[in-house]
Amino acid sequence: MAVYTDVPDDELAAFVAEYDLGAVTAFKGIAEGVENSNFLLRTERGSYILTLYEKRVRAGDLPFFLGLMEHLAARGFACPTPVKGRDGLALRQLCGRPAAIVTFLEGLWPRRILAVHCAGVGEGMARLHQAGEGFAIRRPNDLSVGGWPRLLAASAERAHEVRPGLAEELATELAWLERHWPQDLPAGVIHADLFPDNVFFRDLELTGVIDFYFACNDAFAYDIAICLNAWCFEADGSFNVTKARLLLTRYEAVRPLSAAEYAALPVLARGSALRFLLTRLYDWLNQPPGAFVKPKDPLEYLSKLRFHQGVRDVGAYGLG
Ligand SMILES: Nc1ncnc2c1ncn2[C@@H]1O[C@H](COP(=O)(O)OP(=O)(O)O)[C@@H](O)[C@H]1O
Ligand SMILES: N[C@@H](CCOP(=O)(O)O)C(=O)O
Repeated sequence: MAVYTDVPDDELAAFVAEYDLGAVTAFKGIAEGVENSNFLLRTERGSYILTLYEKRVRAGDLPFFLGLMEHLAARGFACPTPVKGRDGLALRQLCGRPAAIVTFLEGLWPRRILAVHCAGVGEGMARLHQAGEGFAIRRPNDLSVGGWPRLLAASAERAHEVRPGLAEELATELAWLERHWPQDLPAGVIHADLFPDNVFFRDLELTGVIDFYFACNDAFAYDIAICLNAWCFEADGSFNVTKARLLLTRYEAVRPLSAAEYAALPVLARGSALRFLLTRLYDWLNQPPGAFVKPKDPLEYLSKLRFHQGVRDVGAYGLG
C-alpha cells in the first residue's frame, strides 16, 4: 500500500469544498502503488481518486502529467481525467503536498497475466503513443541513461546488503549501456511505467490506463522494452516468447516499427531492466518509517537484466 501522508477529516472536508462534488461519503487509503499517496474518495457526485504527490514527483512536472491525461482523454484514449475545482484549477495543496482529484477508472488490473493481456497492452500502448501526438508540453526522461549514474551512486554503498557484488555488476552494466544506448529512434510521449498494475481490463478487454506520473518524451521503443520486462516474464523467471510475440505484433498492427527500433530492443530492454532495478534498490534500502508501503523486489530485475544480456536480436522476443 502506498499511503505516506494521513489526511485528517477537517482538512479533507475543506479541500473537497473547493469542488462541485458535494459532501464526502467515503474515504480510504488504497492498498496498492508505491510512489504517491492514493485514496478512494466517494462523494455525493460519484467515485474519484485523490492523490497526494510524494517524493519522486516534482511539483513542476504536475502540469505535464495532468495536462497529458486531459490531452489523451480528449483524443479518445481511456485514462483518468483531472477534476477541476470551482476556480478552474485541478492542482492544489493538501497536507503540505501537491494534490489532485482524478476521475475513477472502471476495471481491474490483471493479477495473473495471460497472453491475451499482453496482446491488449501491445495494442493499447501503440494507441497511447498515437494519442500523445500534438501534446504541447515536453518533459525529458530523467530516469533514462543520463539519470542512472546518480541513481546508482545513491545506493552503491549499501547495495551489498541486497546482494554481494551488486554495485560492481550494475556499474559494469551502466558503462556498457552508456556506450551502446541508441539515439534518434522515433520518439514522442511515452507512459514509462506501463506495468500490469497500471493497466485495467474487463472481460479480457483493456478498459484504460492509469498512473502517468513517469510519463515523458522518449523513444517509443523504450516503452515497448519496459513492457517486455513487466509483462512477459513468468513467476519462475523464464521469458514467455508467446506473450512477447503477441505484445509486439499487436503493437505493430497499430504503429509499425522501423528496422532501427527492432535492432535497438535488446539494448533498451537491458536499460529498462536497470532503470527499475535501480529505483527498486533505492526504495528497498530507504523505506520511510511509518509509511504504509510494500517495496518491490530489486533482484527480480537483476534476473531480467541478465536474460537480456544474453539476447542477440529480436528473435529472442518471438520475431524475425
Ligand atoms: N483513476 C483511477 N481509477 C481507479 N483506480 C485507481 C485510479 N488511480 C489509482 N487507482 C488505484 O490506486 C492504485 C495505485 O495507483 P497508482 O497511480 O499506481 O499509484 P502510485 O503512483 O503510487 O504507484 C491502483 O493500483 C488502483 O487500484
Ligand atoms: N512500476 C514500478 C514502480 C512504480 O510503481 P507503480 O505502482 O506506480 O507502478 C516497479 O515495478 O518498480
